[in-house]
Amino acid sequence: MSIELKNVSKKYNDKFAVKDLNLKIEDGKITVLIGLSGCGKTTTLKLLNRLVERSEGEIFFDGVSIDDIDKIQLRRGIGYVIQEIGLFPHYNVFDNIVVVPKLLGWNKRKIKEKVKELLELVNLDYDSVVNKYPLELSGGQRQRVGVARALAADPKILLMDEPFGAIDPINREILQDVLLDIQNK
Ligand SMILES: Nc1ncnc2c1ncn2[C@@H]1O[C@H](COP(=O)(O)OP(=O)(O)OP(=O)(O)O)[C@@H](O)[C@H]1O
Repeated sequence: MSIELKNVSKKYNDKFAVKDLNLKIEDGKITVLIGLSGCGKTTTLKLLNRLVERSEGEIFFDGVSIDDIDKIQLRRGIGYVIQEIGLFPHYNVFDNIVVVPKLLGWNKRKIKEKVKELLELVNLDYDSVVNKYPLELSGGQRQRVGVARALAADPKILLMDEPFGAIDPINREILQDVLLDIQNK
């Protein structure tokens, strides 16, 4: 799915967090936003899943204006992975991953197959982790579960906000390779 931002701005209390951003992201591409702390990277991602509403400009998904897409449908079609937080602490791994598929009314067999497929994709052993709670996992394992959850409903778009920032360099590199693998698949 392609994404286009045209002259997009976001102001908080009259101060620009994002100013006049023009960006075209083609279908199937990995695009990376790089910039100094506070330059508006997180805000830009949140503008795309409408956790934040823009002040000016236009955003299109496959040429369709974001205003013409139902907010809930939009969010369900976009995976979102953030640093550290994000998993529900009182849900085990299985229940964390299946939140959206359950909302979408998938049947139990399809859901279980999906969880198996996703955990395999992020190199986690189903039987060892599926009943564990986030606190019982290592940081790297938690981030993998976060990626698996973001991919659970087969989203066309995956937004990642420094998802591996808090992970040691060795695991970070492994996870980056996992992601490229996922992208290829
Ligand atoms: N909810 C908010 N209310 C007011 N100002 C905000 C809010 N969220 C972000 N800002 C401001 O908007 C600007 C951009 O913030 P943003 O989080 O998008 O930056 P970033 O590039 O992701 O930074 P970092 O790399 O440090 O995560 C900053 O000046 C920040 O203080």
